[in-house]
Amino acid sequence: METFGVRLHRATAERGPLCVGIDPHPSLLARWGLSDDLAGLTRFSETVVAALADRVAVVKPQSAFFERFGSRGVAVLESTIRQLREAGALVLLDVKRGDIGSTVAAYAAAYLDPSSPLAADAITASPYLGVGALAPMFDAAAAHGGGVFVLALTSNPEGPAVQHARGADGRTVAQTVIDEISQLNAGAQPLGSIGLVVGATIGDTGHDLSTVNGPLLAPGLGAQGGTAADLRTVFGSAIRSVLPSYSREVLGAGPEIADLRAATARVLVECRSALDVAAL
Ligand SMILES: O=c1ccn([C@@H]2O[C@H](COP(=O)(O)O)[C@@H](O)[C@H]2O)c(=O)[nH]1
Repeated sequence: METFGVRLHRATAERGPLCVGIDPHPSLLARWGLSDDLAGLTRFSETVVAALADRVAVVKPQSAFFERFGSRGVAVLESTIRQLREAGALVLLDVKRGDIGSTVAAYAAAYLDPSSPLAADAITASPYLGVGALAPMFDAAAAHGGGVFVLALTSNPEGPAVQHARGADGRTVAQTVIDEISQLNAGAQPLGSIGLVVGATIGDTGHDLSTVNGPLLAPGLGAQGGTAADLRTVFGSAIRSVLPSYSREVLGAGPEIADLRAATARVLVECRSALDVAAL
């Protein structure tokens, strides 16, 4: 079975290094002339799928915006994930789950076991009950060719108060996460299947990302103020592992399919330039 790292490497080589989020904010539904209800959610999601699923490497539905409509919203999420995967996009489900290990095993079954209706290619995970507590997710990812992106240095201004705090050995919480994930990916070719989330907004924090050997999801671009040019400052020598991620910057161009595609093409050009993919 191919690993997620292999599948991601091929997808970004073929379609470009880009992740686009599906975040059906109430304000975006209104801007698209859609109602803030299940019908609007369904139309919004189907439009993004039609516009982008056959051309973007990774699509990242934000689970919260589907969950707010209850079980019927989750059914739309299931359908959206299925449609995206059928069209060839890798689906990174942004759920940021984390708990004690026995409960993490249930999350892993829900999101990474192919027999689940919510099965995605990869998920986001929170390490604040300890990276080790996420082991059932890492095991499920290995068993099924899936991926896990663990929060390390998030894009929001509240993140550093927790993530820059130092433990008894002098390392920051974030560096501890980085180091533990680096061990999990050691030796993987062309890159491992356990990624990190590192915001494009954080500037140069002095953290060493060079050892991760896994994908580095970079949200915070566009609506949160991060620019493609900031990626070099944030990621330094790890720039080649970066997967830039945009939601509102692209979605705000809708609802016309041509406009969504044009916005996606524009940010992809900026990202290619920043990542210097042509030189690889
Ligand atoms: O550190 C993080 C981790 C996750 N996110 C998520 O990414 C998108 C960003 O949306 P934009 O519209 O591009 O700002 C959203 O789903 C967040 O929950 C993040 O922003 N930062």
